[in-house]
Amino acid sequence: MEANQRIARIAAHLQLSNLQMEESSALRIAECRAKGGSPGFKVAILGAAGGIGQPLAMLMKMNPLVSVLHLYDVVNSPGVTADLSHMDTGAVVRGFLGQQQLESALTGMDLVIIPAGVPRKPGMTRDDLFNINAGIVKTLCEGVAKSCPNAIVNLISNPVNSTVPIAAEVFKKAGTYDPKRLLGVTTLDVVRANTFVAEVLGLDPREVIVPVVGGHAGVTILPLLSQVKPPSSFTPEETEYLTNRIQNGGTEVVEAKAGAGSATLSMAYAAVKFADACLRGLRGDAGIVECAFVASQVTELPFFATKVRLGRTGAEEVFQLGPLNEYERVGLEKAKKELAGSIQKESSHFRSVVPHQETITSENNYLIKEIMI
Ligand SMILES: NC(=O)c1ccc[n+]([C@@H]2O[C@H](COP(=O)([O-])OP(=O)(O)OC[C@H]3O[C@@H](n4cnc5c(N)ncnc54)[C@H](O)[C@@H]3O)[C@@H](O)[C@H]2O)c1
Ligand SMILES: O=C(O)C[C@H](O)C(=O)O
Repeated sequence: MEANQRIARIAAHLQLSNLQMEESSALRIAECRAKGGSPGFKVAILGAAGGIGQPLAMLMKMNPLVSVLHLYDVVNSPGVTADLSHMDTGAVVRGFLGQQQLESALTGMDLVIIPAGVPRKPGMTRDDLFNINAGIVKTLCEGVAKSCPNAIVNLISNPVNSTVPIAAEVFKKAGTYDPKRLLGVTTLDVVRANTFVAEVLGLDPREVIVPVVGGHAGVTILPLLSQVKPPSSFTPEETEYLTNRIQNGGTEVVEAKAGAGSATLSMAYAAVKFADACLRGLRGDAGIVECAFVASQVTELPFFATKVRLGRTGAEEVFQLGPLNEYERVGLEKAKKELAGSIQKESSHFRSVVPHQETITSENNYLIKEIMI
């Protein structure tokens, strides 16, 4: 093939304008990389032009485990793509705009990260985002089921406690559901917990690990301070302060941003930390353990966040809670009560938009559990 034809083909692939197509050595290099299949994983970000999406895309472009990075949004993804494509890192970046390009964005992906959806404003709960974000997540997951049914999905869009069950229902309806591959991202809770606990203990946050279990909203966020590493003890006042601050970390940022959205930069950092762990698991690294909101039998609820071991097929092992102290046992009961409501809410919504054949027989209101059986 003639050099100019090759360049035109690659430019079309990368969705560049005529101006950008001019005799560019970068394009030739991009072609070599794409052709040569540089080792690494193919990752798509859905909602890539947003407050989380942009810094997340930048950090994933810097991740050496990523060979191809697809950036999808309903606005501004060509601009973000052009910008990031100038970074001299290994991943080849391609942009996709609007629903007609969703299929191309997703085809062949190993990992799909979803931060698409509206964020909170002061005075709102995450549940207030449900009506808009449920529909967005449903559409995007239908795309995943169709175009990359074996991809690992990292779901960030709120309310995570409900969007993960929605995604599960979409995948079940499509016949592609594998609970190991659907992970609600709760890493920001762990990142905050590590930071706040390190402040109290006077340690470097990089030395501190705090398991955070339950879900991702208010009292469903349950830090297990009795299991902090390195082993540490806390006064009742410290426990109360830390638990409240970790549970309200999102609201702290929403209020500080005063109407301009919620956590984006710390979330992008947390999302990349989690995505990198998923990719290392996919690569076959041993002993990769992170907290995530997943299908679970740890409690009577069908979904719950705990430590999981990430491997070649996703969340290959879901760990038990471990020993809890009295304060944590009380917190767990509150978390479960609240979580059950979020899951039930999802179930009712899903039934209203996607008719199901199963009959609701639940006596205990955990409707989603019935659907999963
Ligand atoms: N899991 C967590 O810990 C966590 C942390 C922070 C924020 N969030 C949530 O992440 C979501 C995004 O937050 P943000 O600050 O980036 O919001 P944002 O408004 O800045 O960005 C959202 C992006 O999604 C895009 N989008 C909307 N509909 C879409 C669709 N159908 N397909 C593809 N893209 C679409 C928008 O165009 C926008 O670019 C919110 O729901 C927020 O609550 C979750
Ligand atoms: O608080 C929010 O609305 C965003 C996110 O869930 C967070 O924890 O920062």
